[in-house]
Amino acid sequence: MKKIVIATQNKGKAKDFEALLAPLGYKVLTLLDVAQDLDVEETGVTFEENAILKAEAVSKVLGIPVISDDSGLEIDALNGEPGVYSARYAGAAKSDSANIDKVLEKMSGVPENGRTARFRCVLAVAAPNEKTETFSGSCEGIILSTPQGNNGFGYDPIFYVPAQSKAMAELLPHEKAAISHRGNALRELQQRMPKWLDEEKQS
Ligand SMILES: O=P(O)(O)OP(=O)(O)OP(=O)(O)OC[C@H]1O[C@@H](n2cnc3c(O)ncnc32)[C@H](O)[C@@H]1O
Ligand SMILES: [Mg+2]
Repeated sequence: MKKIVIATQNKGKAKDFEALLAPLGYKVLTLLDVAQDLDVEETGVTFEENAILKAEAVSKVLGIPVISDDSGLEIDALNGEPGVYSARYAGAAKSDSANIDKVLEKMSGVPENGRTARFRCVLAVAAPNEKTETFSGSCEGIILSTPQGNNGFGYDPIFYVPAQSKAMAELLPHEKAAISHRGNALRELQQRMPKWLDEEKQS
């Protein structure tokens, strides 16, 4: 089976990538499998910058091609917050439930028609001696006022997807993969697969 390293420490993202890549014949490995202590500081102010930072740093250390994912939630009523700070919105501990509580508190009193939001994902693909490429995807939704569902991770329980009439956390992994920002970015990558990555999977 072909192996691909995703430069992430996030178990929720790892599950999303498994749902997306297992059907294509890839075994997904993450930093949790190959380099537990490799933590890249996210000093960028855009998803693109952070995705490139993570992919290039990890590819350099491991000496192999990797895909990184920088993603987050943009809420219109909060001027795009939490955005690139989504993971650490309620503090460095990166607690999903504390992040959700902070969003719900800031959104209290905002009527349904003002609760529009989107998830964004930028994937960066880096390899030794190759030009790094990025691919992006988004997914539109509405911020719920109470969490719903137990699947997924992060803000999934408060992100209602009108197209599915369900919260993201109520979707099965393959259902999320079909409509998510991460799925859309990966489909963009498949459309414009860098030649060197396509060749890599033969080995
Ligand atoms: O940097 P890595 O190690 O990949 O893991 P991370 O969790 O820090 O990842 P990011 O820096 O890209 O921050 C993304 C945050 O945005 C949120 N997020 C991204 N994709 C999501 C999804 O599919 N569902 C719910 N929340 C998501 C969630 O809070 C993530 O922690
Ligand atoms: Mg991060």
